[in-house]
Amino acid sequence: SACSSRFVLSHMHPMWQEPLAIPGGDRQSPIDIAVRQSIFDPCLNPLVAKYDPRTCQQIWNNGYSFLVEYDDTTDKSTLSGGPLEGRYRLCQFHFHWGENNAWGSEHTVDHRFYPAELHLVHWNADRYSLFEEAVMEENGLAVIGVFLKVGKRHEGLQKLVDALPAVRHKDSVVEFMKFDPSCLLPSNTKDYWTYAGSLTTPPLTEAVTWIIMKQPIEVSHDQLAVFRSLLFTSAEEEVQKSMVNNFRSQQPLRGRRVRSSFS
Ligand SMILES: COc1ccc(C[C@H]2SC(=O)NC2=O)c(OC)c1
Ligand SMILES: [Zn+2]
Repeated sequence: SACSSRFVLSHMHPMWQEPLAIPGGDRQSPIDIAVRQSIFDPCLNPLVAKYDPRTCQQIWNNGYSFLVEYDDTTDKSTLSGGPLEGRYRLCQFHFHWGENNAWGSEHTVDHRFYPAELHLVHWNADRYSLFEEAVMEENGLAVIGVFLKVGKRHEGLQKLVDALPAVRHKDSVVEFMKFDPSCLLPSNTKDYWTYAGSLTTPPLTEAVTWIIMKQPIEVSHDQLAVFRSLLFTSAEEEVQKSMVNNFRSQQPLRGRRVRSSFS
């Protein structure tokens, strides 16, 4: 789908050396969520995620993470409600993780890392006709962040984990069908934090309404270990690099308020 074909990233991962010029730069992501500084907003609505598993298309290792891509040419898989105006189409989801269980998430809660973080990426199809447009516009994107913690095995995730060896190297793609990403949402989707931020990789555009779920999902140690078996490098490269620590450093809040949907 278009949403990831433009996911053009520098071929190495020097993106961890932050690019110098950042667009605007006063609403960058990720951030630390200081729980006691967040503001309860009773006007925040419940999230409405309606995903059709038949829109699932493929898994792709883009040299930065692995993306599960969805057909976003119709309104079959959408997110609305919460802090959002209108309907946002699901285009892909991906993860960020560490080399061990001590860190790996992009956002932190009271400075505490989780071992990994899921991002479900949606774009505002009411206002834009292409993902590429939405990426450049304020309120163009909505990303749901779900923290992963180590615990019991996640049965829904296992189907995805089993497919990862087929996309071990950068630029590998494998067909992946009928995956319902709702199974990766926590049982409680009523409690979330939301704030105005950005993409966490280049082009770092300040187009994202972030919706971070309070309740993490549990995955097993072994399932996370398979994430770490992926490679940043393509099959041709002589030096193989493990795909780990693919998270951006924390960014200044610059006076932004984080709202909570719960008191
Ligand atoms: C050119 O368009 C892009 C480029 C990069 C990403 C991925 C970033 S943004 C996020 O939340 N996590 C990430 O790794 C993207 O996703 C919407 C869209
Ligand atoms: Zn992400």
